Formats: sequence, C-alpha cells, structure tokens
Amino acid sequence: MRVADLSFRYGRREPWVLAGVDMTLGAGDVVEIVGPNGTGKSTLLRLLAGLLRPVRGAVEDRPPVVGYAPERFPAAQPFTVAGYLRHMAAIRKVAPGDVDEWTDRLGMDHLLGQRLPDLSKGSAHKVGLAQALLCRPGLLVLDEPFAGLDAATRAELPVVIAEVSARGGTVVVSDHQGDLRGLPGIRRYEVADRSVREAAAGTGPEPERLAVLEVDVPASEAARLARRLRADGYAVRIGPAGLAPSGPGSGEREAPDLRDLGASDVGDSRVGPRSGEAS
Ligand SMILES: Nc1ncnc2c1ncn2[C@@H]1O[C@H](COP(=O)(O)OP(=O)(O)OP(=O)(O)O)[C@@H](O)[C@H]1O
Repeated sequence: MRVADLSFRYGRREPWVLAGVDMTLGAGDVVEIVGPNGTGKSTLLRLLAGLLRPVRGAVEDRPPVVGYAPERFPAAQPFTVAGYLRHMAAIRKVAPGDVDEWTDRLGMDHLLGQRLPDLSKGSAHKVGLAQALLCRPGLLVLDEPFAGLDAATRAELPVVIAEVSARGGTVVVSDHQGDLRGLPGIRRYEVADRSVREAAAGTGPEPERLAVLEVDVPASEAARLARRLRADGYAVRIGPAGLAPSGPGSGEREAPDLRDLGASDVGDSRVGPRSGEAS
C-alpha cells in the first residue's frame, strides 16, 4: 500500500492539515503514528482507512478488507452490544460465531446485553475494537486503541496486532501511551508541520541492558504466556520447570511434556533476552 503525494484539508478555507505525504506500508508491517496533539494523526488514519478522501494525491493498493477503530466509538446508536456486533458481522459477511471469539478475547462477554448508549467509555471503546477485528482485516487501523482499556485487554491487544501482522495484514496504530514500543520490527512515522516522516530504524532511546528472568508457570498456561511476552518484544524459550538455582520447591516438580506446552523452541529452559547476552 502506498501514500503518494497526499495533501488534505477539511475545507477550501481551512488550513492544510497534511501536505505532500509519501508513505509505503508493506504486508505484515506494524506502523506506529506519533506526533503532538492536533498535528493530524487521526486525520492521517482516516485517510489510510479510506474514510476521508485526499484533496490531492492518492492512497494506492489499499487492501480490500479494512478494519478501523476510531479514537471515540460513536455509542449513540439504537443497538445492544450483541445486536450491533451481529449487525456488523452480517455487513462484513462474517459468520456470527466469529463475534464470540472477539467478545471473549476482549473481555466483553458481560456487556453483550447492554445498550450501546449506556456503555462506559472503556466498554464502548472495546466495541469499536471488536467490530474492527471481526472482519479479519488486510489493513487494520487503530486510533489510540489502548486509551481507557483495562489491564487484561491492554495485554491482549499487542498479541492480536502481532497475529494480524503474522498473517500478512498491515497494522497502523496511533499510540500515545507507547504500549507497542517493544513490538519487534515496528516502524514509526512522525506527523509534524503537515508532513509525515519515518523515524530511522535504530533511533529512539538506547537499548537497556538485558537480564534473564526465570518464571515457573503452570504447564497449561505456558504457550499462552509465551505468546504474550513475545508480542511484547521479549525473547522467550520454554522448558521444564525446576531449574531455578534456589527457592522453595524448585527442582521438586515433575517436568511437563514439552509437546504439551506447545513449545516450538524447547531445549533451553530460560525466559530471557533477545540476544542471549545475559547480565
Ligand atoms: N472534522 C473536522 N473538521 C475540521 N477540522 C478538523 C476536523 N477534524 C480535525 N480537524 C482539525 O485537523 C487538525 C488535525 O486534527 P487531528 O484530530 O487529525 O489531530 P491528532 O494529531 O489526531 O490530534 P490528537 O493527538 O489530539 O488526537 C486539527 O487542527 C483539528 O482541529
């Protein structure tokens, strides 16, 4: 997908919000859009999603299925949560059962019978995320998706984003709170003074010294926890418990069958740093 010499303003007499913007977004890319308030991040996201049309220039080769979650979900609609998501699934030609997957993953099963206008801000935000995700988007555009989310959903969202990317989707996210900073390979564009510039790889804060953290978890939870940590950018290896040098109970448990853990890279027992240069 390509943004070619794009310029946009909200009206003929309005100032240009964006001018001469060029971007290239590949399949599987996760792209973070950053910049000060009011510089045009939401405007850029709506242009990328196809909800606004460029005044000049073009967005080319946009994937056909686009999921977009706005910064503020418009909750003043005459639906229950379940009714709204089923309606969106029908429009998107998605099996109604797919709605259940997302309400479960986003921790919103208890909201299904509630009316949209009665939802709290965070709950309404989850509905916006669910409708964006249920269509299996080739382009997923999320405007400040972490704002107001509870801790469990906040931890789940990077996993979801990594999954969309892994199956070849492009993900574009504005993220004031930096929840995606650790995601491996994430690209960053900065919006300022009407232009959009990609931050060079390797810019940003100095990498921290690495340490090994060994954690014993129930075998049945290991694969899921490993996925979460990997989505946060950590190198994770799964192995049998009981290798910690000290501590009550260490070494006394029976090692689980590694195949039951869903581990693809067994053989090393540590949860540790990317490069292995432990300190
Ligand atoms: N519907 C609209 N009509 C007219 N002007 C608008 C509209 N939406 C946004 N703007 C203006 O466009 C500019 C960019 O707004 P935008 O919401 O894209 O910025 P932002 O970087 O996302 O801000 P924030 O970080 O506060 O969310 C602002 O000057 C804003 O006032």
